Order: sequence, then structure tokens, then C-alpha cells
Amino acid sequence: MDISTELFGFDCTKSEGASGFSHVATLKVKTPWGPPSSPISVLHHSSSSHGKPIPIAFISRHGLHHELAPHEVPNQANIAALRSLGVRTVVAFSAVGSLQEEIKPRDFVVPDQIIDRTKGIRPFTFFEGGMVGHVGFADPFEPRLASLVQKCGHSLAGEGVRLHDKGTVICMEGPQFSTRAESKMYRAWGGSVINMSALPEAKLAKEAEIAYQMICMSTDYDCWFEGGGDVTVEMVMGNMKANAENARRFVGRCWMS
Ligand SMILES: CSC[C@H]1O[C@H](OP(=O)(O)O)[C@H](O)[C@@H]1O
Ligand SMILES: Nc1ncnc2[nH]cnc12
Repeated sequence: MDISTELFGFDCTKSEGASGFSHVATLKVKTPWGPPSSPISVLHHSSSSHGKPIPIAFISRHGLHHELAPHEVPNQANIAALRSLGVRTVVAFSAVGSLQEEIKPRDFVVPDQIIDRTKGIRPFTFFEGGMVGHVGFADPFEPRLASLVQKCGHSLAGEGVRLHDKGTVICMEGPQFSTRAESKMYRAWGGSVINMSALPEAKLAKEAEIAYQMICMSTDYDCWFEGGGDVTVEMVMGNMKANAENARRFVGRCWMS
């Protein structure tokens, strides 16, 4: 199957609900790194501007029932499985905490940088065991993909949420959230948002020569902001529901353009 444009996301953006998408197959893919976190749904988007349906592969990062913690996500298998289907472009969604007052809960951010605060316990490379390779990672995200995504920001306007054109994601190990001191330090480092998923996903995509862009959806103000209330799972989940709806609309419009 030739898959040229893809969406790689998390459970809540299930694109079956997005306009213009139809489900064509569910694939159970095996990889040398084990099974990916979920079966891969292949959807078609009937975009008027492209003339023919665009195939999109969708994988649930934390499993179909959200059974995988951030440090348990089989990132190598996920990226390898997508690549084995011919995927060369990945748009990855992520729920993030905001480290800046102007990035309000439910806003979207198209980041251009990452700071690695994982602990080196997640398998993070394909290049080992006799196959040595080094890839540049100065720009972890694909600028052409970013500008495509940025052009779709208007689809969020009616919802009162803003799309921020750039930003730095702090990727922490988790699964515990940050201490207040850490949260304030990340702000001092220039962090815009924080999650537990950007790495090693972005590194492995780069090694696999997949163009990769993350779309961050803000759910909380972490714990640095006195006016925001400290992050809780309930807070994240509450805003996730609205974010998932906005993401569906966003994805639908993006593929129309
Ligand atoms: C339940 S909040 C922490 C969790 O949410 C984000 O997951 P995802 O990126 O898959 O939306 C974040 O990275 C953490 O893994
Ligand atoms: N405050 C936070 N820290 C880390 N990951 C998150 N995902 C959503 N909110 C988060």
C-alpha cells in the first residue's frame, strides 16, 4: 500500500470522526522491535484539491485503551511499523502542559524545538548493535510540514483557541508531573510547553527519514502558575475532550487545503 501522507496521533483524535475520512483497513504490523502500540488504522481522506483519496495511517500511541504509560510506549516499533507501510510524513498530536501564560489551556502550539529531559531509559535509536549511524537533530521538526500545519490555524478561530506558530517542548520522563522548582526552571530555559511523548519519537522519526511535526494541545498550566491550579489528570482529561474535537476539525480542514 502506498501511503504518502499520514496522521500519527494519540487515542482521542480518532479520525474516523473527522469530516471527509473513511476507514479502509486495520493492520496488525510486526516489526523487529516488537508490535507497535496499537493496530494501525488506514483511513482515506477524500480531498477535493488532490483529486484522489489520500491514505492516512493512524496509530494510538498509548494503546487502544490507553494501557501504555509514556515510558512504556514502543517508539521504535511504532516508527518502524509506519515506515514499513511507506509512511514518510508524520503529524503527531500531544497533550501538553503550558509553561507560558499566553499559551492558554486548549490552545494549539506548533513547536520548532525540543529540550530532552527524558532519563535515557527509553530505547531511543535504531542505530546500534553493529549498525552505527548519526543524524543531525538541530531542527527536530520539519519546517515545511510546520508551515502547512500553521496555515490551518484559522480552523480553530471560531472555538476561541489560538494556534501558536512556534515554541519549545520540554520532554520529561514522567509519569509523575514536574515539581514546582522544575516547572519554573523549564520556564527559565525558554520552554513553551511540556509533555512526556516528544522523545524519542521525534529522534526515531528523524533516523527513519520521516518528516515529523508535533502538534501540541495545551491542557493545563503545569504547576508554575499560581493562577492556574496545579496540574491533575482530571484537569488534563477535561481539556482533552475539547482538544480532541478541535483536533478532528483541524485535521479535516488541513487535509482539505
Ligand atoms: C495524562 S497527561 C501526561 C501524558 O499526556 C501526554 O500524552 P500524549 O503526548 O500521548 O498526548 C503527555 O506526553 C504524557 O504522556
Ligand atoms: N503538565 C504536564 N506535564 C507533562 N506532560 C503533560 N501532558 C499534559 N500536561 C502535562
